[in-house]
Amino acid sequence: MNAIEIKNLNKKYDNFELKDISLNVKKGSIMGLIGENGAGKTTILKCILSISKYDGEILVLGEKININTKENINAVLDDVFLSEYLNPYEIESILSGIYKNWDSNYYFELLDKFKINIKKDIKDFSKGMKVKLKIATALSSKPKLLILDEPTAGLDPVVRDEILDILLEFVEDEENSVLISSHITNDLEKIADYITFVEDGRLIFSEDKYELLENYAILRTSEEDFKNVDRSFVERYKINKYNTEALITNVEKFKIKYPNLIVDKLDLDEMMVFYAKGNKYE
Ligand SMILES: Nc1ncnc2c1ncn2[C@@H]1O[C@H](COP(=O)(O)OP(=O)(O)OP(=O)(O)O)[C@@H](O)[C@H]1O
Repeated sequence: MNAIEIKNLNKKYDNFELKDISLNVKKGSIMGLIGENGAGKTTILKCILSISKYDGEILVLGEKININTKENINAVLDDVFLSEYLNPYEIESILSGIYKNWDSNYYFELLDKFKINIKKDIKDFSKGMKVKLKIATALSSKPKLLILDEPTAGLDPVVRDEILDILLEFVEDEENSVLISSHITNDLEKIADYITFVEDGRLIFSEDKYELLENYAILRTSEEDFKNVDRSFVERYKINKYNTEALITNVEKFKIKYPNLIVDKLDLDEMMVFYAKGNKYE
């Protein structure tokens, strides 16, 4: 079963368009959403949450988002808390009245784990503490689907690691799912099962992370050798002064066809740069 199913999602702003995005997030998995600034990640998340209007079909936990499904979804977006003048203790008394499945014990357990002072006003929190509090409140509502928009941005590696561990724990029972957008591809390489890459409102790929990292590689060779490479292997290429670099797909087949050309593994960051800066055969 899929936690999220998106079919032909289209959304138009004055200067930006999401174009025909289709993808699924499998139940029990973590999907990482990557793309350059302004690629449309937040817009996709807002459509899923029905905060933004859209054309197309989005099913969340098997149905169109409604008052009942909302109980099972929570999101950590880049917005402000209820009030900066409340402390976590006061927040708990408000949220416990709002969420049907609210788990107070779990909330205080998480705050303890995150070393958050429950009597301190949020206005005096550091950025990392605010994110941790938001994640703690989201998890304590006991959602089945958690959507996070760049939760680890601007946080130090130790705090980031704590948050990643909590997310892994959240999906451990294979009932819960996470969709997380991030620029820190390193974080996603650690925890995501699948990666979706968007560029300028278009879906480039939505694939199993391990297959993805196995299936793509960088070819560095001379312009002369590159000219003889079958274009169907080449996703993007860059002709530099001294060599040519190409992002190659179907790596295993490529290696068989061109045993004398050397390809290197690449990470998600390098892949994103290639898509953003490389040339494409039309
Ligand atoms: N309410 C809006 N009205 C008009 N344009 C908008 C609105 N919200 C977003 N946009 C535009 O849509 C485009 C995509 O924005 P979005 O926030 O989805 O990108 P993103 O991939 O999340 O970027 P970032 O990584 O910088 O957060 C941008 O060009 C942005 O200016």
